[in-house]
Amino acid sequence: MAVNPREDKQRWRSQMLRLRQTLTVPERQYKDEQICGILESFLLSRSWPVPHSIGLYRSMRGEVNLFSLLERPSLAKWIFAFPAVESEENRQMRFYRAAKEEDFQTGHYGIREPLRNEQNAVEPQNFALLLVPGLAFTESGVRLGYGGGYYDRVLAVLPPSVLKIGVLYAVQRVADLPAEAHDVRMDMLLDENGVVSCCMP
Ligand SMILES: Nc1nc2c(c(=O)[nH]1)N(C=O)[C@@H](CNc1ccc(C(=O)N[C@@H](CCC(=O)O)C(=O)O)cc1)CN2
Ligand SMILES: Nc1ncnc2c1ncn2[C@@H]1O[C@H](COP(=O)(O)OP(=O)(O)OP(=O)(O)O)[C@@H](O)[C@H]1O
Repeated sequence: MAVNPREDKQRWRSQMLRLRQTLTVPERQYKDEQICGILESFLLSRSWPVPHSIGLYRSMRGEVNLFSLLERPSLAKWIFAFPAVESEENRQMRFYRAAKEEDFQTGHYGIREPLRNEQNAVEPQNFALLLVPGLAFTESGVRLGYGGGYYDRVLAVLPPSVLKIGVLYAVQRVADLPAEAHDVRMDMLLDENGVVSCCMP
């Protein structure tokens, strides 16, 4: 019998949330440092379109924490932008530039969000790359989020020039996920073992 992808996604979400929580805090912190190091080397190994801006996120519910990237002197010329939920009703988020803890406040869903200052707004179309959190990813780049569709809406309007990188711990890699027509695939995946291109089957 065909399974409804929505219900199937709900089952996957609770399973993958539980699986991620099996990593202890020290295990996660260790992996976060590894992942930040891999990302730093990756950023330094390529030439990127100007401005050097990157869409990041503040981690929640045990997501990979990339915040220490902002302190790396080698990345001083990069602009870091973070999502803020603009409308829970329309599931819209916007990105704002932020550089230090004081540039954030606790916002929707208890997430640390950048202060909304119009001068600091960055359009995702201008990112060199967007780092996308998720609950699970497949090697072909299919992503499972929390079900809000916030990232899906941003991903839908990105030009191909913006590199989309799914960020995960290796335990979040799965062979298959239920996908819907609106799901946009990642170009690459980043975890504690490295950064790899997604194969397009
Ligand atoms: N770090 C981080 N920031 C992010 C996201 C993310 O995935 N990670 N988002 C990417 O989307 C947005 C927030 N998305 C969220 C979507 C749903 C829920 C949530 O708690 N959902 C409830 C169900 C509520 C409902 O259906 O209305 C739940 O899971 O219990 C939280 C955050 C913006 N910021
Ligand atoms: N580009 C889009 N435009 C309008 N609605 C969309 C778009 N993409 C997804 N949606 C809607 O958003 C809802 C949630 O989608 P989905 O279950 O794929 O979320 P998700 O990827 O897990 O969540 P998130 O992106 O917030 O992490 C669905 O009802 C879907 O129809």
